[in-house]
Amino acid sequence: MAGEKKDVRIFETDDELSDGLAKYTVEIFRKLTQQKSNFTVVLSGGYLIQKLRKLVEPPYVDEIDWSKWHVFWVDERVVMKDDPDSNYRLANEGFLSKVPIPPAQIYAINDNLDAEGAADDYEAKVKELVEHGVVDVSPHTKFPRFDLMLLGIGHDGHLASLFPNHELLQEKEKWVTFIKDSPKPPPVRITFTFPVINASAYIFMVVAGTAEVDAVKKAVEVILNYLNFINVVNWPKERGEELGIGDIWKSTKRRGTLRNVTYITDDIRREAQTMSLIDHPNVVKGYCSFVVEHSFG
Ligand SMILES: O=C1O[C@H](COP(=O)(O)O)[C@@H](O)[C@H](O)[C@H]1O
Repeated sequence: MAGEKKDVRIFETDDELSDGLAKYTVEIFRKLTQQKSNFTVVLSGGYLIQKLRKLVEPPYVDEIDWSKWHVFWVDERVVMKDDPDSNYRLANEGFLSKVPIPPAQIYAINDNLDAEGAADDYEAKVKELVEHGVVDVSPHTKFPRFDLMLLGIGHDGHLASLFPNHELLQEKEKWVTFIKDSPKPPPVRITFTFPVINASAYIFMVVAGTAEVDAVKKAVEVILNYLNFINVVNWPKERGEELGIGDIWKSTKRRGTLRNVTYITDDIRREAQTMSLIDHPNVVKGYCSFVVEHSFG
């Protein structure tokens, strides 16, 4: 799938974003389960879960065979599963409890372990699932290749629990690691590493919310590195200008391609440090970004 088109989809409203996310999830599910019986999905925490609300409603909920889903977390806070900070709890309340995924196919972290133990335990669990053929492996990198990652992004541009300038960004060997000094509370977490994220078959990066303006800029920088084509739906020029990407609007309107466009400012480029680590030969085979237009203000 390397070299496939990377898309940006921009939605005017939160409902349209949620609808689009549901639609594309169904599309990827259908496509991948034509050849295999398992569908491995990785969730982030945060606002992403709320954006999945349309997927658990008709018509989308009935278009998926949920018995094929195997669910993982891209990162988790080292807290008990019923803690308000738990990403498992968030996903369970907002998404998983509403669909018939077999409980044995929902892989939460072991909340009886400390950070290092929980990271090792989660990596061992994924390795076991690779051995049993539940999770695929990237033939190029030998890292696990999950079918679909559904990810949000933090205000500072962090993905999973991989924070800008943190040493964990350099991790090249481990599948799962831990952090005890997360700049965003709670401080103790486990997280998939970038090589694992990059090995995924598809990643939907959902970007939404007023406080995510900086993160949107960072995402745009990455998208510009990868996109062959940008699909702009009713993108108001003023909003592009607010974000400092007005020329993208003009150029995409005019030519429908980013190939010859020069627009991005150096400061946005510098801000993109975390996201640009996705720049890797094995990267992100499918890339969608969803932006709620009215939230930019
Ligand atoms: O701490 C986390 O933050 C990011 C972004 O979430 P949000 O709270 O800013 O909406 C999330 O993707 C990650 O899974 C989570 O642990």
